[in-house]
Amino acid sequence: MLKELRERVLKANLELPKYKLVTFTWGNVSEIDRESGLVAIKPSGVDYDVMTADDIVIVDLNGNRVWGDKKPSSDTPTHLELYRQFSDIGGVVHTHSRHATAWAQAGEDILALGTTQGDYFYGSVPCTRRMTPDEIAGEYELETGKVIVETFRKRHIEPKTVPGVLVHSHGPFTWGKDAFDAVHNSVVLEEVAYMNFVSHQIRPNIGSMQQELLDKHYLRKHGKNAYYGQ
Ligand SMILES: O=C(CO)[C@@H](O)[C@H](O)COP(=O)(O)O
Repeated sequence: MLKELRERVLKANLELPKYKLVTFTWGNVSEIDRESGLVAIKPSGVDYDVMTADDIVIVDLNGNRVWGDKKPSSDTPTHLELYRQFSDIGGVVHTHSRHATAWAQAGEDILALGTTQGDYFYGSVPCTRRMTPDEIAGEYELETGKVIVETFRKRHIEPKTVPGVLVHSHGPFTWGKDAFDAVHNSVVLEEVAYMNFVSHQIRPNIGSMQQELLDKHYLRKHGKNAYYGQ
């Protein structure tokens, strides 16, 4: 079932270790087939170097496994909540990339300090609030998805113009028009997380970049209504 989608999602997952965004079996990539509402996602706990397209699991938007014999990623409920609430996205990635995870652990947004970030994120990459004890004790991964959506809605941030988030005390999630676009955004997020860290060492009270420059770079690449660099 959905063999081509499983092969794409396998290839996208293998880019996580390739770009050093994960260690061991950390992280996960998924992509949705909007026509069928089915999602192909990385299997839980499987080494990337032995993973095959037949290991990729197909689930529906309620989390029911409809194809595959492996357990879907433990972060599946987070991916599915994002697909349910952000109807334009086609792919989701979660990593533990070093510097983005450090910002998530610190509970700080990654401010837009320069054009590298401005080309991909139309402003700061937000960090969610801490989860409540009840949320942690409940279905943590589903609650994680809900807190991400809450963060974007409360702060009036458009998911299509800021395709990523830092989950407090956990790590980054990114998304895009498909799995590969979402991986691309994860690579950029890790790069700008590192650049931001160094910029703050050079100048601790550094402020965000000029709005005019952010507008110039983001809108030049994406346009006012463009979507993921069309
Ligand atoms: O967020 C985490 C762990 O904190 C995940 O990234 C796991 O490290 C990967 O889990 P599976 O996808 O293998 O279930």
